[in-house]
Parts: sequence; structure tokens; C-alpha cells
Amino acid sequence: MCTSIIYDSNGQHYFGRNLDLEISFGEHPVITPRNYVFKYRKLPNRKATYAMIGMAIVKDNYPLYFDAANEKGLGIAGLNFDGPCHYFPESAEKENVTPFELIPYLLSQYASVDEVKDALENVNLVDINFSKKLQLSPLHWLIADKTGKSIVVESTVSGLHVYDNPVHVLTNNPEFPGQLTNLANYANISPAQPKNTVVPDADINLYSRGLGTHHLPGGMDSASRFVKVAFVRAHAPEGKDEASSITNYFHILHSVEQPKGTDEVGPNSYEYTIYSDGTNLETGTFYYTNYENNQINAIKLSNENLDSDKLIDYELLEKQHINYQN
Ligand SMILES: C[C@H](CCC(=O)NCCS(=O)(=O)O)[C@H]1CC[C@H]2[C@@H]3CC[C@@H]4C[C@H](O)CC[C@]4(C)[C@H]3C[C@H](O)[C@]12C
Repeated sequence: MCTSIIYDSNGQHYFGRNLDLEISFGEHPVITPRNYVFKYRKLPNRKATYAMIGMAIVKDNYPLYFDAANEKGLGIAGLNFDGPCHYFPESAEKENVTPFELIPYLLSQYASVDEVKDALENVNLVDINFSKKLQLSPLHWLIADKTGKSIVVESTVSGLHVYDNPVHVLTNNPEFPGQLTNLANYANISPAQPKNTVVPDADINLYSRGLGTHHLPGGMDSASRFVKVAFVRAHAPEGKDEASSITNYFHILHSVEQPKGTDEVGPNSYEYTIYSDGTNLETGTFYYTNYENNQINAIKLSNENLDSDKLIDYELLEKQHINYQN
């Protein structure tokens, strides 16, 4: 399971995700500079044009991005969508993009959600594996830009669906319209202390603070995380500067993180939040934390030579540094 959000703070927009899984693939931060050439399976080769940064594994010198953002302030995250997801055979009328190419394809050419929406009308997500070893995985995508707009893209048996996203978060199943419908079941959840309406005549002692969130789901499942993160994001205060904004951002994502041991997926195997990341879409600064190291690490897109044609890899810093005070 995974969770992705876009958060507005202090005039800036932060976009990224939690990656929840039982094993790590060796993913790490990767910059694709403007002159790197993407080789597409069913389209002509094309230069990246817009530089991008995100978490990826690199296979055969190809960056398989889990999530990334480009220098124009457009971000995309791929999340698991097992069940409803369906990819299609090659189509003669459309641009045939494989699901693992979707992030490079969109980030290399487009600067906004509106541009992406137009482009997607012409896209067929074609069922072609990266390799025998790396088969396609069922994904759906949260796409957001620095104006704060976001959409969800889902390819199912009924076709490619693009939904405006009024709550600016995404988890996993069910399909996005079902997640929105489910929010109605939690419509009265509030940061405010409730009034006693259950037995109005009785003097009921509101024994705790926070009773307005008593029915907020806290499970590791995707429907629970959707409601919880939508609520937390919607009520998160803005930061007053970059540091407090990114701190708030990670608190939102960490409110739905999965601690080890709580989500069993097989004998002795547990899904947990491997990393959380977020890019400031205005400045192109990429931040991340991970399970082992919850210090915030940052990489600035603008500090590299973005006109290069070679991928730039960064080590994932996984060592916890405890600040002993005595
Ligand atoms: C599994 C992850 C989602 C996390 C999640 O939701 N886990 C719940 C599991 S469960 O549903 O709870 O059981 C997703 C998110 C991004 C994906 C990579 C995207 C690039 C590339 C695309 C290729 O086509 C296939 C290989 C590839 C490396 C992908 C592997 C894997 O699919 C990644 C890591």
C-alpha cells in the first residue's frame, strides 16, 4: 500500500508519497537531466527536455521511477492498484505508452496538470513488460502541479480514466470514485470537540480532548489511510518558512505510515513504510526520510548540471543519527 499527497504551504506546493512494501528494490534518488535520451518501446526516442528528480531503480541505464517531479513543477506518483487495473494491447489510434514509461513520458514534455489532461486523451497504456524479470505492476497515479491542482489516472477494463481530485490524496483500492464516496461516511469528523447529540438530555462528560476524531479510521488498509490522510491534510496548518512547511508535510504523510509488524502480508513478512518523500514543486528541492533514518535529507535539482545527458544517482542515506545531548 502507499499514500500520496500534495500539500500547500506558504505559497509553495509539496508533492510526494509514502512507499509501503515488505521489501525494498534498492530505490534511491535519481535525477534525469535534460539531454538524457529516453528510449520508448512504441514511440520515437526523445530527450528528457525537462529535468526530473525522484525515487527510482536504474536498470539498463533506464530510470524506473516510483515517483518524480520535473523542473516545471509537475509531479507524479505510481501507487499499487491491484485488481481493477487493466492495461491494453497496442492501439493504432493512440500513443502507446507502457505503464513504466508513463512518468518519464509525461514529466519530460508537460508542465501542468491541464497539459497532462489534454495529452492523456491520446494515450493508451500498453501491456508491455520492462523485462522478463521486471513485469508490469498494476498501478494508478496521482498527478499534481505547482498550482495545487491534482488528478488521478486509472486504467481499468472500461478504459483510461482521469479524475479531478478535490481531496488531493491517493492511496490504493478501491477505484478513486469509491474512495470519494466513502468519505461521506466520515463527513462529520472534525478537529473540534463535538456537542452531545446522542442523548441530548443527559449530561455526558466529554472525557477527552479530540473526541471529534474518535471515529477517524486508523487501520493500515487503503480505505482507512485514504480517509485519515485526507482529513489530516485538509486541516494541516501552513508553515511559515521552508523548514516548517516540509516538517508539516512529513507529519501528514507520517500520520498514515505503517510501522513494522502491523501489516502482515505473508509468514514473517510485513509491509511497512520504506520511505517518504516530497518535492517542493516551486524550487525543485527533493526531500526524503526512510524507515531507518527519519532525519530529513534533501537534494536540490538546481545544484546539478541539468544540461547533462547522464543520469545522476544518489545514495539513499539510511543511517540513523541520534543527537546525544550529554
Ligand atoms: C509495489 C509499489 C507500490 C507499493 C504498494 O502499493 N505496495 C502494496 C503491495 S499490496 O498491494 O499491499 O500487496 C510500486 C510503486 C512503484 C512501482 C515500480 C514503478 C517502476 C517499475 C514499473 C515496472 O512496470 C515494474 C517494476 C517497477 C520498479 C515498479 C515496482 C512496484 O510495482 C512499485 C515499486
